[in-house]
Amino acid sequence: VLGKTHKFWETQPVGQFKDIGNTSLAEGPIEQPTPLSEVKQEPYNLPNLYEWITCDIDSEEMCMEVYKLLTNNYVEDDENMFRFNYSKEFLRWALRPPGYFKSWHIGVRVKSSKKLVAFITGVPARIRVRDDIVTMAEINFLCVHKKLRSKRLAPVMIKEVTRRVHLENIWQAAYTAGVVLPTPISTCQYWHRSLNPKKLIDVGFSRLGARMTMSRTIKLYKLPDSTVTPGFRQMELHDVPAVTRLLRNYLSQFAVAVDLDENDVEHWLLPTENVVDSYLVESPETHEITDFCSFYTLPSTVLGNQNYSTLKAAYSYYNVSTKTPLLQLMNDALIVAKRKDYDVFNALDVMQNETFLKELKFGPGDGKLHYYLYNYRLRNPLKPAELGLVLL
Ligand SMILES: CCCCCCCCCCCCCC(=O)CSCCNC(=O)CCNC(=O)[C@H](O)C(C)(C)COP(=O)(O)OP(=O)(O)OC[C@H]1O[C@@H](n2cnc3c(N)ncnc32)[C@H](O)[C@@H]1OP(=O)(O)O
Ligand SMILES: CN(C)Cc1n[nH]c2ccc(-c3ccc(F)cc3OCCn3ccnc3)cc12
Repeated sequence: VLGKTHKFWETQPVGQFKDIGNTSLAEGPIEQPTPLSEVKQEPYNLPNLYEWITCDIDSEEMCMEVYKLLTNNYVEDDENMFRFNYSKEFLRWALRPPGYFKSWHIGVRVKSSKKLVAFITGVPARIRVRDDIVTMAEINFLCVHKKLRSKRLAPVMIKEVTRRVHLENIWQAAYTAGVVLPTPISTCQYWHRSLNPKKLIDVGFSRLGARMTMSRTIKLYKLPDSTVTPGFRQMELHDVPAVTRLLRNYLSQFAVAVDLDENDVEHWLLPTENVVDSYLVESPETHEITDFCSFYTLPSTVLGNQNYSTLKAAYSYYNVSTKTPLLQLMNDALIVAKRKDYDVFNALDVMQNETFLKELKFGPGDGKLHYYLYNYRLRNPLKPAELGLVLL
């Protein structure tokens, strides 16, 4: 893969494979900002049949078009058995954080039919890289319709979102992908904890273990009906200041982490039905908030199964333990997810997650998730445990 040429990415201010190991290159921004008057004012050229459209995600009609494009053309697993099925309410949550720019929700449609055929988004985020707090764009939902693949549309989408981000005087970005590009700042492993093993085996997500019966497998993954930690409850609006303090302190230990203020915590972590769930431990004695855990809801469409059409998956988001052992806190998260009828609970080996994965019966997934920074060089890749950033 290192021998591969990257005709587009070799033109971009990102770590290049040829520079791996070259410790004489300084850490930090690769290119300096350009004066806003020198940023290209007009959109990049598209092939003749297509036009840019700024997607107003507040519009039910436009949100539905984006939802349908992603439902039919977004990320599939390596065996093409599942495809992410982000819900409309999830997309509105993901794309409208504090300070968001509508102009960073970019679509491409066919001039004649007005059909949406491609999409890419950015949202602003403050990301700390070691001691440097940088306002970046988090880039996500890059999607080209299956019928328009391998036509070099993606580089145009990426250049256009870069141009629009530059117009807001932002010069760095963060993104993740299942594919290897120049050059990952970290490569993470994802893990799955079965909650409904019978369905997971039926859809082909998991296989019955050797010398295992179905009833033995169901018993292996069984969870109690109720959580065990005293004071474990759903987060509420009045908890935002305490949760913000808890999270900021916890995330300060990681080399790269999101820098969340109270507005960000209210948006990203206050429970939203079918989108994000968050729980905390309030000490029954002192009423102090000592621990926090959260997961987001991202179903996958099951491709080609007679009995099931969708897999209900929870994805570990941000978790903090200061009093309750992380193992016990995450087991309570599993118990809640099971009670809410999730089929599987997924987690990356970022932050301190690898301390609980095996013990809570997570199994390793079949792929990796690579983390990237745009226009910011790190001298060496980070271990997943040095990352305090989860992208949706
Ligand atoms: C300062 C602000 C900066 C903001 C911008 C920051 C950067 C943001 C970067 C974006 C972050 C997105 C994060 C995100 O959304 C999360 S990763 C999920 C990406 N989406 C999917 O996988 C959905 C299904 N696949 C598709 O829709 C297409 O296959 C896509 C559109 C992926 C590529 O369409 P295609 O028809 O298959 O391919 P061509 O058009 O012919 O283009 C080929 C070129 O595209 C490069 N490519 C392929 N996949 C990529 C990927 N996932 N990231 C970046 N680059 C990717 C590839 O290496 C090649 O370049 P090279 O020749 O140099 O190797
Ligand atoms: C992060 N965000 C940018 C979406 C995204 N893009 N590319 C990806 C590649 C892997 C994962 C991922 C992350 C965590 C996890 F537990 C399982 C995952 O994928 C399983 C394989 N799969 C793909 C579709 N349906 C199932 C996410 C993504």
